[in-house]
Amino acid sequence: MSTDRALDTFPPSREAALARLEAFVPKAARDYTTRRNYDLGPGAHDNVSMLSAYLRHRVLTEQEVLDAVLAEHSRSAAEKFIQEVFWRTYFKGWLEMRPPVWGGYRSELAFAWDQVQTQSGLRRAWEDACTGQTGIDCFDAWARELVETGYLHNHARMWFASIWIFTLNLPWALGADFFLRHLCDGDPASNTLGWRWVAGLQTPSKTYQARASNIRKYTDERFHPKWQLASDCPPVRGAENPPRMEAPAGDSFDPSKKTAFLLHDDDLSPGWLLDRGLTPLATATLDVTGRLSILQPADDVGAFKSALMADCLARHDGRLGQVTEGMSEAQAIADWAREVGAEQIVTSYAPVGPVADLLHEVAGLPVLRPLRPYDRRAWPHATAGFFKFKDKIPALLGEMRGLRAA
Ligand SMILES: Cc1cc2nc3c(=O)[nH]c(=O)nc-3n(C[C@H](O)[C@H](O)[C@H](O)COP(=O)(O)OP(=O)(O)OC[C@H]3O[C@@H](n4cnc5c(N)ncnc54)[C@H](O)[C@@H]3O)c2cc1C
Repeated sequence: MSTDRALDTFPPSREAALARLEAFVPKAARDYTTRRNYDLGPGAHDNVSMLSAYLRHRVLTEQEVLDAVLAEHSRSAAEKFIQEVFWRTYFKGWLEMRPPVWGGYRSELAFAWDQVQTQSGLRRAWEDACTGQTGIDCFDAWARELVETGYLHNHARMWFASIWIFTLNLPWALGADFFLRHLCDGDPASNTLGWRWVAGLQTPSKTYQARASNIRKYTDERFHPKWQLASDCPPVRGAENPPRMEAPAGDSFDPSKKTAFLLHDDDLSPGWLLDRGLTPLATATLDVTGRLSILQPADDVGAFKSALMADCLARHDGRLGQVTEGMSEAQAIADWAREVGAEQIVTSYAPVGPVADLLHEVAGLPVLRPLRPYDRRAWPHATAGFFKFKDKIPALLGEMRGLRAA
């Protein structure tokens, strides 16, 4: 596996992200609406934006992407693309209000991993799926594309997950883990909930069936797995969705207090805090790659995240105080913050996932997590399904413009 291919797919810098956004904006309306569902294969994904790896790490923010698109197109012309961007926001908000679903996935994964280690048939089937040796051509090609490039088209993710669960009869959590270990955009909310949706856990009793004719059409006839796919896709059994909690409001911070700042890969655009008067005595960067999975994530994923972090530090050089890199333990973070003489730790709010898990373990000093206004406004609307959330998009876009004008 070559590290270069994923870094070629997603050059790890904000400059590259902005260039990709600029190149995509003219295609965000009619072209995207008519062509977005086609998976044309590795190196040919120019019918979609391929911005997810940057959005996921907030090298670009949703607001920046929406602003750029709306500067060139009307809301109705770019409606499909705008909705897709809001799917990310919706999934984050949904999980934020139901954090036990993340813990449930982790437990499910630990259980499935235990089974892989003790059942040789399952282990072989899991290895064949991860290495693209199942004999189902499309599936095998997607497994290889994912490992080699760190990316899969949305439709391929849906087909892949469906075949993994219903044709290969593999535990869904192992599939979600395979994605998280290899995707450059691997995201606790979009990935966990995407897999749960295919499995019939997210929208109870509604599963996603991969059909040979649909794959043939939307891969431009590159694949046609006739008679190879399960025709029966009964929902996977699992716990009911937990009751909904309040959406977080985020913390405020006192910029006059001595502050240690934590920079993490859920938000690599810290300018919004620096512009609010945050002047850190010192900054530590977090490295939670090891917490993504029970197994070792792909080298590409680690390399991509480190390079984005280095790019972020370079962009904010001179504004972060003395920088310590790569902290991954709560005790070390608390010790470091005390040593630099901080009265408080400030960090951009980390949504449910490995960074938030680590931050919850930090004790001894207050850890303040300001939440971006975009998230604070949107997340509370993720109360039910996306279709209800979607109705709020015009109002959210209006508020976004208001925020900009303020
Ligand atoms: C099983 C499964 C697992 C997934 N895992 C992830 C993941 O780990 N990380 C991740 O970022 N996305 C995930 N997705 C969502 C989606 O597939 C990717 O965001 C999208 O394919 C990224 O490619 P793009 O940037 O070219 O998308 P585009 O089609 O150009 O869409 C524009 C943006 O909208 C957002 N978006 C589009 N579709 C979705 C969606 N279904 N859910 C949430 N946001 C969306 C992304 O931010 C994307 O960059 C998953 C979907 C499925 C079905």
